[in-house]
Amino acid sequence: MTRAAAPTPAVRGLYVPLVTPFDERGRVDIAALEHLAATALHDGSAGVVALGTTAEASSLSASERSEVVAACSRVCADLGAELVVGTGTNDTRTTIERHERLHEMPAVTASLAVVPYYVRPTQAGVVAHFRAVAARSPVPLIVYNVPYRTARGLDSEALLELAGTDNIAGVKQAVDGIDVDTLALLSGSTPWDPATRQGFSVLAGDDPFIFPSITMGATGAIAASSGIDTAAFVAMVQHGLHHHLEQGRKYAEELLPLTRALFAEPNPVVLKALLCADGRIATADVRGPLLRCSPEAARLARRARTGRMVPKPARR
Ligand SMILES: O=C(O)C1=N[C@H](C(=O)O)C[C@H](O)C1
Repeated sequence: MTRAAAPTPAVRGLYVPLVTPFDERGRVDIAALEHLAATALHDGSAGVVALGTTAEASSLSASERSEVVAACSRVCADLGAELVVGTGTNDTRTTIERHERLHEMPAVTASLAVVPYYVRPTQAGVVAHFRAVAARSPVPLIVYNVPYRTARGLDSEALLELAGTDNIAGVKQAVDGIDVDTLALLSGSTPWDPATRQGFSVLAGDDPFIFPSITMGATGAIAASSGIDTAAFVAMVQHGLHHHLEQGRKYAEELLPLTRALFAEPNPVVLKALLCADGRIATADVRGPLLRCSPEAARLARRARTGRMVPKPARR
């Protein structure tokens, strides 16, 4: 498969990474997944992410992964929305194979490809990895830079090199804050230009830093917390993109306790507990080595959520 000739799309707005719901027998609950995807899109997100870390992708079998992507493809095709699929793993050959298979799923608009973990390659090795994948992928890549999960990160120089690579649309920047590399990246990355249909999008990948990242030039976010109260996260992102600082800041401040509570235990265990309490998924079950959410973390998350003062935005 040679790379697509299609122009790189703008990656802009809020993308909701979906959990993978399990039923009482531990099987993937496809109906619940479709419902989660549809709700996230009706609530104003630009798209959804299947098979992210939030989806426990590393604990799904190959056939479960395909079922999940197929279900999300159906919903996104129906609603004309973007679908980003987590495809990354820690070896280049398998990552290329996974990307090539996306060809069978026309609703997929981009991949989310993590920096190879465990192997500890050099920065040059990581750049070469993404270039090799981008050259063979039928869809543009969003690089997932998350050093606290992968033990290897990309500095701004390496990311700007990737920004100039064909078929790389952006980066999900999750460096546990806004560091100087992120600021250098934001100031050096090419803004989206509708005339040339080119650009490189920096997406906030750390939930507490969505709004400050957008005010510094990020074009959106991929944030697990937005699986709860999606419309409020959409409002925050849209206010940021339209430079409505005061309104956006209100959402940012009021969503922060919820976001923090959702990450009190490894994602997505608290998120699943809230979704289950809302009746949106049948069980809060997660697969090992994750453990179900503790009652205390679930209680604190419910409390953080009800403390919100900003009115809920109307659903579109
Ligand atoms: O699945 C994702 O995409 C995300 N995963 C991160 C994580 O689990 O570390 C968090 C982020 O909000 C989105």
